[in-house]
Amino acid sequence: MNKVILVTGANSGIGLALCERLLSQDMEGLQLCLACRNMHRAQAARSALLSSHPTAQVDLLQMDISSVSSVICAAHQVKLRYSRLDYLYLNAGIMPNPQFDVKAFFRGLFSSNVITMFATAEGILTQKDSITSDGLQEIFATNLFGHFLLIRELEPVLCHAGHTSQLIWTSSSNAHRSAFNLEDIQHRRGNQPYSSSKYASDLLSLALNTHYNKEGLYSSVTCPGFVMTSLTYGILPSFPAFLWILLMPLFWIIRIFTNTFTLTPHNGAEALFWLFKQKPESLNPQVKYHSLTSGLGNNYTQPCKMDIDFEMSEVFYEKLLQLESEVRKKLKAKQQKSSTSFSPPAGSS
Ligand SMILES: NC(=O)C1=CN([C@@H]2O[C@H](COP(=O)(O)OP(=O)(O)OC[C@H]3O[C@@H](n4cnc5c(N)ncnc54)[C@H](OP(=O)(O)O)[C@@H]3O)[C@@H](O)[C@H]2O)C=CC1
Ligand SMILES: CC(C)=CCC[C@@H](C)[C@H]1CC[C@H]2C3=C(CC[C@]12C)[C@@]1(C)CCC(=O)[C@@H](C)[C@@H]1CC3
Repeated sequence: MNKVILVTGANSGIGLALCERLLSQDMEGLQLCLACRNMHRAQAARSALLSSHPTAQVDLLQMDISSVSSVICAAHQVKLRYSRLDYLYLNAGIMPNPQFDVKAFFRGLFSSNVITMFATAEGILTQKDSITSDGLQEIFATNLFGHFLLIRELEPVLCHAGHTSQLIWTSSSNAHRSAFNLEDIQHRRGNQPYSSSKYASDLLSLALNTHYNKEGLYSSVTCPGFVMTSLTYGILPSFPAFLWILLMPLFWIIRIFTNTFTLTPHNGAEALFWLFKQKPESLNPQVKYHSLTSGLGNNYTQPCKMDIDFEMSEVFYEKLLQLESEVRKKLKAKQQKSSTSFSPPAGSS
């Protein structure tokens, strides 16, 4: 039987590099499904994968993970196409309107915290969030809630008796407990919505293990390290991509001191790829799997205990279920309203 793997945000960066790595190791037995919001970019990614693996099975799925209706529609497609999903990579993510605190960065450079700053960007990055058409905070909707809804919708193909499936999140070492508030799970009020959304994914992964392991579904979180992708290029908007490339020698030097500077999407995908090869029952639900690259350029995966607890993950899970039922009700009302406004007036033939 082919292994069916769905990857969100598969048309670029870490998601695309992961697909490339998966196909390089086992092209025959895999059926890849690239879930992307932009079909032109998705086609380009598919062509790139097929040019190096001409006989690979690569399907495309249109899905905007930040939109409730798009996720439900895409999940419906998945259930029609596949009887089972073996791996679901929850990788799509955004960090829009980042504000880089240059002063804090230079202060950090000359402090004892410099390595932590390079590994987690703690204290030097904030973001400005916006609201989606569903009325959700965009970063929360994209990085977390859309994926939660997708998992809920795909339950029938993820939970099969006598069979295991894996959920693998692309979280971040920028996930800080201090940025997350159970009373404001969407982070409407703070200025670190990215960090909050990633901490939320760590909590959710733990709760999913609590609720779904008995049904054969396992969840793990990864951190790809600092990778040069369009997400990171956006951090210094006045800094064109080629200048980042010119900084590479400096980054290689920094890597000698912090192996979190994985830098390339291929290296960043290390832990995501490593998890693909593990038995899910052997994984620890309370650790994050970090992609690391040594000063000599060797990749490896290291588990690191997360700053999370069961109680908090359960409260968060309940809040997500509540939000889910609210957005479903809203969507139903919207659909009913649009169907009545399009129905022909009574008496017309
Ligand atoms: N780069 C880094 O240093 C780190 C990245 N990460 C995480 O890795 C993940 C991948 O990011 P990375 O590869 O770096 O960045 P990229 O910007 O290259 O990739 C992000 C992917 O997510 C997709 N995406 C964004 N919004 C949506 C949406 N609404 N619906 C569907 N797809 C969407 C993008 O599609 P499109 O092309 O259409 O925008 C793109 O394919 C993210 O979750 C990020 O938070 C974590 C730690 C470090
Ligand atoms: C210009 C020079 C000399 C250095 C670059 C400094 C920062 C731009 C860079 C240092 C640590 C980086 C980092 C991230 C973004 C870019 C940095 C702040 C992330 C926040 C990217 C997204 C993530 O999820 C984190 C894991 C990264 C942590 C490190």
